[in-house]
Amino acid sequence: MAKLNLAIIGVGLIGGSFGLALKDKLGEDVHIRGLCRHKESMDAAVKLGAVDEASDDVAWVVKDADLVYLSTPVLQMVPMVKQILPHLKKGAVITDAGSTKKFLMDSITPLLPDDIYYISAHPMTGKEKSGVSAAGKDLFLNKCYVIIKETAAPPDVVKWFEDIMTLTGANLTTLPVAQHDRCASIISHVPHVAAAALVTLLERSDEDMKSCIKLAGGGFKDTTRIASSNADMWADICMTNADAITAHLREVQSILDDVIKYMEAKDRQKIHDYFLKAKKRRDSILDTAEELFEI
Ligand SMILES: NC(=O)C1=CN([C@@H]2O[C@H](COP(=O)(O)OP(=O)(O)OC[C@H]3O[C@@H](n4cnc5c(N)ncnc54)[C@H](O)[C@@H]3O)[C@@H](O)[C@H]2O)C=CC1
Ligand SMILES: O=C(O)C(=O)Cc1ccc(O)cc1
Repeated sequence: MAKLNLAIIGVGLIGGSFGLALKDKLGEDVHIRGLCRHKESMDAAVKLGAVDEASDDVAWVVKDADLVYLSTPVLQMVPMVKQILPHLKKGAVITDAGSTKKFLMDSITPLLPDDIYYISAHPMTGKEKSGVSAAGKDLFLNKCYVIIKETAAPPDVVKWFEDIMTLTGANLTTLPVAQHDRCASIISHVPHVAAAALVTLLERSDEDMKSCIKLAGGGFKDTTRIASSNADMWADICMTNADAITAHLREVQSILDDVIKYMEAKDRQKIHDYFLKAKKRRDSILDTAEELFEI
């Protein structure tokens, strides 16, 4: 592979981890410029080795880039594409790590000239911490990285892109954009909304919060870890995949309504079946895909 010029727009957890992973594999064969808004973030990104150089000058960061990696919150991405387009060289590829895909694809595709390619993708890995200080070169290792089927990029460009993404150690997979958003809603977006609801219950109930927290065992910690995630990022995800997320939340609401009814009717068998069915399903998922639960 010829020397790669990479531009990372938003050098936080995901952008920083992508930079670290590529630097680790390619060394001097990759040159990475990062766009950061503040001097402290520029210094941190360079010091941690996530980028070779950092700046707040959009044109300078992207002008030589073969690949532009967008890793800001989702709603910042479309304005960012508008800003970078006039400065990109012919043949440059834009990708994004955003957690929702159809909104981005529908918004970005019509903006592009014929000689700039967009390949939409989503790393299914991360954590509740944000910022470059939480980044690591192994974040993508053995994790799923979805590449969205719909792209106007020619096959040789897609192959070049996939070769680069493979360097992260991720398992590449493809999905149509609409299916991606529905699946991501079930497996990631709704669990984040639900985790926040469990924490909100602590505030809403009349009980003394401190007395409740004293009792917290592993269960509360396990089910609410992701409620510590970045609010900015999750607000954007909910704004850009609202149809799927609201439909699935209504489904959760109806599941919970059923459980409430079983309890009000003192129907122990139905309650038992509810837990048993869920246990069997989760155990069988664990048996077939244990590594998927190691985020
Ligand atoms: N955190 C996670 O677990 C995952 C996040 N994603 C997606 O990746 C993207 C990035 O998420 P994280 O890295 O977790 O967030 P982060 O908060 O760690 O990093 C985002 C970075 O973008 C910068 N930024 C924001 N707006 C900017 C702008 N207008 N110009 C320049 N820089 C800007 C922020 O200062 C920050 O450094 C989001 O779109 C998110 O949906 C995807 C998979 C997992
Ligand atoms: O922290 C966790 O367990 C996550 O679920 C991380 C995550 C957050 C957002 C994504 O789009 C993908 C993965």
